[in-house]
Amino acid sequence: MCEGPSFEHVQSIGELLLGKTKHRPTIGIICGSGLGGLADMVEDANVVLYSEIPSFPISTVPGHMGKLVFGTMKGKQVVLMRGRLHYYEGYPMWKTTIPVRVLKACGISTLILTNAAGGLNSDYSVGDIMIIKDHIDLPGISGECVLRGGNDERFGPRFLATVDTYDKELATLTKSIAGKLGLSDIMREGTYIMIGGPTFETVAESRLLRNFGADAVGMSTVPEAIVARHMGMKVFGLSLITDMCSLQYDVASATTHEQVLAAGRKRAKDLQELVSNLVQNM
Ligand SMILES: O=P(O)(O)O[C@H]1O[C@H](CO)[C@@H](O)[C@H]1O
Ligand SMILES: Nc1nc2[nH]cnc2c(=O)[nH]1
Repeated sequence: MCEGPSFEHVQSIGELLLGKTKHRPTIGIICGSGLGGLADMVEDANVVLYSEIPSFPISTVPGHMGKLVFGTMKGKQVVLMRGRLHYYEGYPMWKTTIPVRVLKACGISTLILTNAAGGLNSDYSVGDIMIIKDHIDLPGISGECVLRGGNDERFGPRFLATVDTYDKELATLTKSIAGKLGLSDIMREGTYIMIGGPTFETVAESRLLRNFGADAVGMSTVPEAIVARHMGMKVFGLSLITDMCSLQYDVASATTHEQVLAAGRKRAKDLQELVSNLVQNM
């Protein structure tokens, strides 16, 4: 009846992972495409490969290494997912979020999501960092919500309220940290829309997504945020704008994954400073 992993199975993977590290993190971080350098901020690291974890999906996308990194970041115990799973890789939606359920079983109470995204808001530029204020679950509202299928109440409720998905206090704290780091000029706050991918948008699709009210578009994050909230975790998200979606045919230029990764590398240091200072001050 239930499509997803059993509660007992998730708990057992959590216990297995805690047996592989001395750390007891309460903060989890998912690294977006090209943003794996966040893991370089981790000290005293214990690394577990996804391939060593029973029934863990494997990352297949360049820029996603497939490692869990336990350790400390500016004195706080953390675990990073250096490699996320995407629906377009062929996994059912629920399977892309097994790691989030496992992180909760490891004791994580706050999840920081990062991603690379295309800018839809014409006030944005490549290199901007957008605090995710809200999201549009395009697969979800058309029937592919990550919570579809049987629900085990030990994970969370059948019907989840999503008006308060993204934590406002962490957003305020991030803005103040960005100010101290001299990053205010590149900070934005907006709505992320998830598409299934792996195709980047046509011009007509970008116009549609912008008309829906989205400021940035990507192929991840939303299922993770929903599952984390389903289990009562605090959620905070940052999108790095790695390219601008074409809204006009005459200036249409094709986005490539290499361009996305390169934009991630360019902004890597700022993002690392921002996230690590946030973690320190949480
Ligand atoms: O969302 P993350 O994992 O950062 O990756 C983004 O970058 C990839 C496209 O270049 C897509 O997977 C998109 O979702
Ligand atoms: N859908 C989508 N995902 C992205 N990830 C990074 N850039 C983009 C983009 O332009 N579109």
